[in-house]
Amino acid sequence: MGKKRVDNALEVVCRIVPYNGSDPCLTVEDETTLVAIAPETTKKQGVRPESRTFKFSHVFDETDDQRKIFDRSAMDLMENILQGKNSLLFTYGVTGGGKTYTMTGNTKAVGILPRCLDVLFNSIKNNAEKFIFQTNGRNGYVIANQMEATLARKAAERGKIDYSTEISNGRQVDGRQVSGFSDDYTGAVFVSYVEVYNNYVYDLLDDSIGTPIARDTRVDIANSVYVDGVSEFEVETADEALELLARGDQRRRISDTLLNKSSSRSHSVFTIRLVQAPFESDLADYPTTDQRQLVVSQLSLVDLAGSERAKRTRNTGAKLAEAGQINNSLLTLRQCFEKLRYNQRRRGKENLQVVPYRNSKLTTLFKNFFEGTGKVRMILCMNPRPDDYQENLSVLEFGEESRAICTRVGENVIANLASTRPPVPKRFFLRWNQEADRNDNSSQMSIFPSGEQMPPEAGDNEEMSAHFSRLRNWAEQRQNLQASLLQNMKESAVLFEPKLRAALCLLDYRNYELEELKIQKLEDESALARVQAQLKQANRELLSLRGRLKIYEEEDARAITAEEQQRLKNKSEHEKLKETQRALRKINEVCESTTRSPSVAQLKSTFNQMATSTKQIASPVRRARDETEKGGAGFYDPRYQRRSKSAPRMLVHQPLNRIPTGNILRAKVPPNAMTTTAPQTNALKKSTDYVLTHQMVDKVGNISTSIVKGHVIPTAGGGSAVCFENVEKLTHEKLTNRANGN
Ligand SMILES: Nc1ncnc2c1ncn2[C@@H]1O[C@H](COP(=O)(O)OP(=O)(O)OP(=O)(O)O)[C@@H](O)[C@H]1O
Repeated sequence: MGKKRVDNALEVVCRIVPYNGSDPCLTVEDETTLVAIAPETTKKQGVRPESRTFKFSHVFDETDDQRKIFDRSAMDLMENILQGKNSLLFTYGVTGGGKTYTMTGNTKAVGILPRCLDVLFNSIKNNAEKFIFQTNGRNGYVIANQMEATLARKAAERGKIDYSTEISNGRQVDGRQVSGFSDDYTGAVFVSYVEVYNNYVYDLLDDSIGTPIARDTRVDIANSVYVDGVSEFEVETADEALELLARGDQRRRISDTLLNKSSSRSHSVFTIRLVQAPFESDLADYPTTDQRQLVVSQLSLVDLAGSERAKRTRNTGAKLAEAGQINNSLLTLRQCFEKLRYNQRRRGKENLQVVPYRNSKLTTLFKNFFEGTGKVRMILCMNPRPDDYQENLSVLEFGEESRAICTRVGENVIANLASTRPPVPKRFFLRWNQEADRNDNSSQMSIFPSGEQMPPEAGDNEEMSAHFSRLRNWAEQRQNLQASLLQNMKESAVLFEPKLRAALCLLDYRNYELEELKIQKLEDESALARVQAQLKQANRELLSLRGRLKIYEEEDARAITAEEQQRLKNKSEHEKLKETQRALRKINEVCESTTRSPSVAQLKSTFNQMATSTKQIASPVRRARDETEKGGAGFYDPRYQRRSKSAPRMLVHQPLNRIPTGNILRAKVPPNAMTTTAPQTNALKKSTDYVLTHQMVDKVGNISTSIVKGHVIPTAGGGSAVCFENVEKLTHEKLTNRANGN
């Protein structure tokens, strides 16, 4: 295990609780910016600026879910703990800002703490059996030998308590894992849970006594602060740890306040410790008993009580004192941060200030983190309620100032033993060894043939008997030699077997890796071939799309040109039509303005005048004005002139061949009036007034002209109706008729 130091800024992220009310005092501008907007009530006092911008490492908005919060705020801390580094993560904010929700959550939306446990257990590869690592009661751990561990396990089996709660039933489980756990290490997880209430530390997992008693804080041999006698439980699964959390929560001080139904009245600290040690040897599945090789890393998850003002909670008595203590400890935290920042600015100079960690138990517990034994992360939990504006501001200011703090982090770094050990994963080795043992037992065979024939006895013949006796001696000597050789070989085998096994295992592992690589290569090749085929197909489609696009573009260009030409043509035809209409109107006027029929000379002069005026007048508006000035049009009344298209319009409905009535009976028609011989629904919809000219000629030639006036009103069915208001009538009688009649 090595130790190195790095500079590390305290990271602050911010989360906002969903809010459905009006006038929210906080809005997320972007991923790093939050804007606090003074609510209407504050603005009236005119004491604060209307809005303030705060920058953080990340700002989550109301739609960001628990998983995203965990990924951004805690996932990297899980890698840290596996690599032997410490971390502290705490939630800070106003009461009801979602601190407990963010930290713990519920079964449907699990918070940071259960996710940390899930990911941790998913990532530990070699889980040590229980009681191999044991607490020493002084904030440290020891590695027990096999016998002690077995005895402790047996004792625990007998007094096993069932802590099962509903927490593990149906909860969302995070199935992800992170890298960082070394193959050569085995590890165990311990958890503890304490609360800081009224500036005392209580052990939430100590159920040996009825009412929790306050625990002291002490400093261990490595100058780390710890809670004396705190209960630490070794857990083998995330659910086991969560059951302990639920058990502790039952003891935690939570009460109903005006601002939150279940408001945390204490600061809670849930600590997860990972204790690791390397395996004793390549062949062992037990950790070394060399205590110096132990690596302990921890993640402390702190759910702070909410900062609140007594005026708003309307607390009294014990609750008021409780709130006072909460605020005091939070104030001390702020003071510590201020001093740390001051000292940081004066780094290397004299007159550094004392950081008042000891003024509260909360800061005493965190001292080590701020002085360099871990990464510190703060999640600001905000509530955009307008009433929380002042408290939110104070929390945000604190959060922003805290970002400037740099902690010098000392890390327990797990040594990378890969270079000195055969890189065979422990699991592979153990499996291989079991297999080898089985084969070894089944293939026990003797190297030398047994029951060798000894030479026979010689009988009477002396010479023969001497010869056989020599032969027997030789045979005996040979047997002795074989026995001693066998013994030597067995001894050598015992001596060399581990090395041989390690070498063979490594060889097999290399072969296994090679096979894996071959399979991987085949899969990669087929994936590559698939991707290449897809690429070819995509290229073909791209080419064909490009071709089609070109055709569409050309068609489009043609259509635009044709449209433009049509527009110009329409325009010129429209102009011509207008000219014709003007000419007709003039003729009409000329006809009506004279009692006698116009002479050809008169008509000629009128048309000449008309042609000259058409050339001079460019715009219709100007033409209308000039006509008015000259009094040419006669029926034009400037009081009703409207340039706006949305101005009221009159629909003038006249017969196709209207008999001139001269100046006697004529409707007052504004210039934007529409004239029609057969009114259409659309024309009626665009009009507010309606004038109908109706003419009849009787048998004797009397002409009666009626001008019927009315308002156009929209109908419920979406159409229009005319509401007639008055009728003006004119009758032209032939004098001869009257004379005859009379
Ligand atoms: N992001 C969120 N989405 C949905 N509900 C939320 C969210 N955050 C908080 N809540 C809900 O808001 C309420 C208050 O949240 P919570 O108890 O976590 O606040 P707190 O900051 O811990 O308050 P206190 O300081 O009083 O303990 C709870 O009912 C919680 O379920």
